[in-house]
Amino acid sequence: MMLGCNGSDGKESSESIMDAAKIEQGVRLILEGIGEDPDREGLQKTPERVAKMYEEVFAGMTEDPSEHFETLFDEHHEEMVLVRDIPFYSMCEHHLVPFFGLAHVAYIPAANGRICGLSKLARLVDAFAKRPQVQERLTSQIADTLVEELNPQGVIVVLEAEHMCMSMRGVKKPGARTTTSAVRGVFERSQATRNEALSLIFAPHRSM
Ligand SMILES: Nc1nc2c(ncn2[C@@H]2O[C@H](COP(=O)(O)OP(=O)(O)OP(=O)(O)O)[C@@H](O)[C@H]2O)c(=O)[nH]1
Ligand SMILES: [Zn+2]
Repeated sequence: MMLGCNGSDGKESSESIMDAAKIEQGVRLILEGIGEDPDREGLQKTPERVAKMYEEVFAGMTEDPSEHFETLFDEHHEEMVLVRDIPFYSMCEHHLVPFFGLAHVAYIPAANGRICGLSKLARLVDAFAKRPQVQERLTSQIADTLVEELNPQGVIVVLEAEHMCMSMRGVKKPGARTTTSAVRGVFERSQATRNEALSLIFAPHRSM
């Protein structure tokens, strides 16, 4: 059975390439591989549950991120727009365990350009996060898509994340955080503009 692909808000999106039967077979094999009995009562539905979970956590596999930029607004605002502290969950492509944290996305619209809905910046983060990923690629993909879709004067994306593959296994360093950034356009050329964005991104959190 091919899984339908729902966005996180339940909206139907493009046709899925996911094959639930394959995922279920794989999970059954893993359970057998670790010495479990996949037919014992508690595990009988586990392959099916995991297939459904993958449909959700890998929903970005079937999502075209550009679809979030179909509606743009003619607002001549040539100053920085920043949405910070966007929570995200992704999956490390090396170990298939989560990495998660906060994304901060800022851009300066083009002169006489257009702006996007603020929620679309968070939807863009999710579209790329919900795939097997490395944090560096996730960061660049968000920045490059904004450049393509808005042709802005500049984009800066900063991601801070904890990787479960570094926390619960392997080197076992819970709490270690990885910060990645991608800067494009004026944020790359102008240290002052970049510093302005970074000071807003890393300003101490306060209630509004
Ligand atoms: N650059 C980068 N590395 C990542 C990311 N997520 C996980 N890794 C790393 O991927 C590497 C995989 O290294 P390998 O030596 O092939 O695998 P491993 O033996 O499981 O490595 P350890 O995690 O050190 O036990 C590890 O160093 C992980 O920390 C990521 O988003 N970006
Ligand atoms: Zn990993």
